[in-house]
Amino acid sequence: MSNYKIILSGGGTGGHIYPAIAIANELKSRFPDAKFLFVGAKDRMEMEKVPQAGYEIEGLWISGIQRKLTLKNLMFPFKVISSLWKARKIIKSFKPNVAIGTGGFASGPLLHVAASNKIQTLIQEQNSYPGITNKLLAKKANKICVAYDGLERFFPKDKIIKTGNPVRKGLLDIDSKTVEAKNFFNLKHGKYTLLVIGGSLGAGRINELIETKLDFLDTQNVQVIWQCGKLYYQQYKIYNHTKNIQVYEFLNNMDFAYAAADIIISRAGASSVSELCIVGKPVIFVPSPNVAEDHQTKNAMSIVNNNAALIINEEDLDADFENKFSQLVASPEKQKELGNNIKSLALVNATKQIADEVEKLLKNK
Ligand SMILES: CC(=O)N[C@H]1[C@@H](OP(=O)(O)OP(=O)(O)OC[C@H]2O[C@@H](n3ccc(=O)[nH]c3=O)[C@H](O)[C@@H]2O)O[C@H](CO)[C@@H](O)[C@@H]1O
Repeated sequence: MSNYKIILSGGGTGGHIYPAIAIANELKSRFPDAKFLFVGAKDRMEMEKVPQAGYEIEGLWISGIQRKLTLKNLMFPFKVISSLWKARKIIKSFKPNVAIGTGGFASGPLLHVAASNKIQTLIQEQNSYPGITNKLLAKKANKICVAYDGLERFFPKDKIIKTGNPVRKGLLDIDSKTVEAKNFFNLKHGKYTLLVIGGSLGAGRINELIETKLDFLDTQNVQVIWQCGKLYYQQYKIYNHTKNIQVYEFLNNMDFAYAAADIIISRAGASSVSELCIVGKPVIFVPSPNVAEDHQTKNAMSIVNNNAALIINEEDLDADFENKFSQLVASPEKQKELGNNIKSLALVNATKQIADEVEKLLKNK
């Protein structure tokens, strides 16, 4: 039998959505007759990105809980009840053989209901410090695929499999795409290209930095692809096409963006870090300090400690950025060293290994 029904849930940010899409794509290539359904949170970016990737999605009325007393928080119990009810309805009518959760609020009710109905479940945790949803789901899940060591502190040890983070297929062979990518972005061949990415939502502090360093970057003779995020686009689009700068709210072709780049400045979300290892180019990480347990700094340090990338913390940007950046641009040797070292840390088979584990669950092994 290969006409399996597979349900996937993960979202809120790209960091939970793209792993789910990568897993679905791999399973689709193995089981072309399988049926797929995604479940996300209404109004979040998965409702747009998942259909763009060619899959159906249903939305639950759910969001996270905040630390302060707000109207949104008071609604939280009602949202949980509503989303559990809808998740039950979806599971009953779709009748999946397996449920896969990649973190984010919607995967909580969906995977909880699936496990309660004795459906095999697999969760995938991208970070070295797990999100609350996966922590809650771990007890009932059949398998937990992780990307870092030490997660037995949070999850049952016998369920953990270290696979790395799933990465979309198109990002695996960017070396062959450089010329096509530079043409795609209308970039000058032979001129240095800086790619700035602020994670799937954009990063306010990185945007401020780039805005104040536009003249400096001009003196460095670089052309810039700057992904500022949907929230910030109205503020920064005035710089589009000034001083060799291109401003984007979101890059839909990350393979071309990575392929065109010579140097990359990035947040250190888990999927970004996994992708940057595969890409193998010199990176300056600016981790977000606003995430649980400062996990982006931990993600970045796992690379920096291997002499495989540079890091500048937000509070040091004003003092250190110009020096570190100009030294890196001036040293092809350093760029090569960082590029080679980061590439050696890549876990390129993650998606395949996770799909192998899903296959075992489907065949009930
Ligand atoms: C602020 C915040 O809460 N960040 C978290 C969020 O980050 P975030 O959602 O930014 O996630 P990641 O950095 O892990 O992944 C971003 C994904 O979006 C893609 N992308 C990004 C920009 C763009 O223009 N186009 C595009 O396609 C990247 O290629 C990548 O696949 O989830 C991660 C994974 O759980 C966490 O590690 C991060 O700490």
